[in-house]
Amino acid sequence: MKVTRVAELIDGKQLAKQINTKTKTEVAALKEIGITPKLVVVIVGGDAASEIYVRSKHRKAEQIGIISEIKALPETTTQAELLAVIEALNQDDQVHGILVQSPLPSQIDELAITRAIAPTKDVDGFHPENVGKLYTNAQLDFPVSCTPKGIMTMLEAYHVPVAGKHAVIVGRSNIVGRPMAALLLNASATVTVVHSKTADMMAYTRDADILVVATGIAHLIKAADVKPGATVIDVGMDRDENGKLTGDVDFDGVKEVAGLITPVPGGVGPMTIATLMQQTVELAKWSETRGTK
Ligand SMILES: Nc1nc(=O)c2c([nH]1)NC[C@@H]1CN(c3ccc(C(=O)N[C@@H](CCC(=O)O)C(=O)O)cc3)C=[N+]21
Repeated sequence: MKVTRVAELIDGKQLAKQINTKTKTEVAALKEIGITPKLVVVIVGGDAASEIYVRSKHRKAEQIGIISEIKALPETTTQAELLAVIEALNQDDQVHGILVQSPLPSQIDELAITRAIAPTKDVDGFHPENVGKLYTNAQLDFPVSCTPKGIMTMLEAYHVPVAGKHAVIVGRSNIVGRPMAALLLNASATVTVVHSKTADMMAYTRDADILVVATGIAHLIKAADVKPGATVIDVGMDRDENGKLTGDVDFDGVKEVAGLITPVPGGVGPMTIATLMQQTVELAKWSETRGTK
């Protein structure tokens, strides 16, 4: 007899909605004491996907009561010009969070831009100072990359045990894989990071209690690559052959094996945005307690 198992869905959209409601309440309370959180998103050039993301961040911020400003710069912007824009935002006491949307045009050095953003306004958590705090498990207030931070919120909300569990991360990017590894290690998981040069990658994924996939390769992970009952988190934002949004995980196959699974869309994506909003508010609060608004 074939035993059928269907994973429980981790509903990122629903959880994001709950978090956004809470954030909205916090914004209202901050406004009472004269602080209005403000986020500035800088976008360079006209990448179509980026424009969609930036607009959805803007809409969400406005719903929550965060002041959101989009600075759209031309494709031909030089590195010096972008650095000057960032410096002005660093100096602006009204601005709490700065996000420079990636990808950037090729004449601009992304790392130089990341380093130029004041660490206290680095709402993406990409500045090396903030990455260093994350990797040393500093017990301080500092921003963390929103996608992995949102994933930790999901694991907690769904009561997924982390301490002592084997967490396997597929992908080693600065925005997802590496900060995800640090967060899971800080939460006492046993962490394995696999990537494009890993020999026999699926030998590791098959052993994962928690599997986080962030490769940009549509449907890389199949049912046979997943341990029965595992928690599977899909960070992919890929397009299938029909141009439809899909993930790095073969959802229809893997849901028969996993214990918990995130869908795409409606999983990690909305949580990234909810975390971005949450973190903008945190930056506003922290700036107040430092007295360096
Ligand atoms: N400096 C910077 N910070 C970022 O955080 C950043 C960035 N650059 N560049 C691009 C990526 C991508 N990203 C997404 C956020 C939310 C969804 C999202 O909400 N997705 C919806 C669906 C959206 C759709 O239907 O197209 C979902 O998964 O349900 C997707 C992608 C943030 N990024």
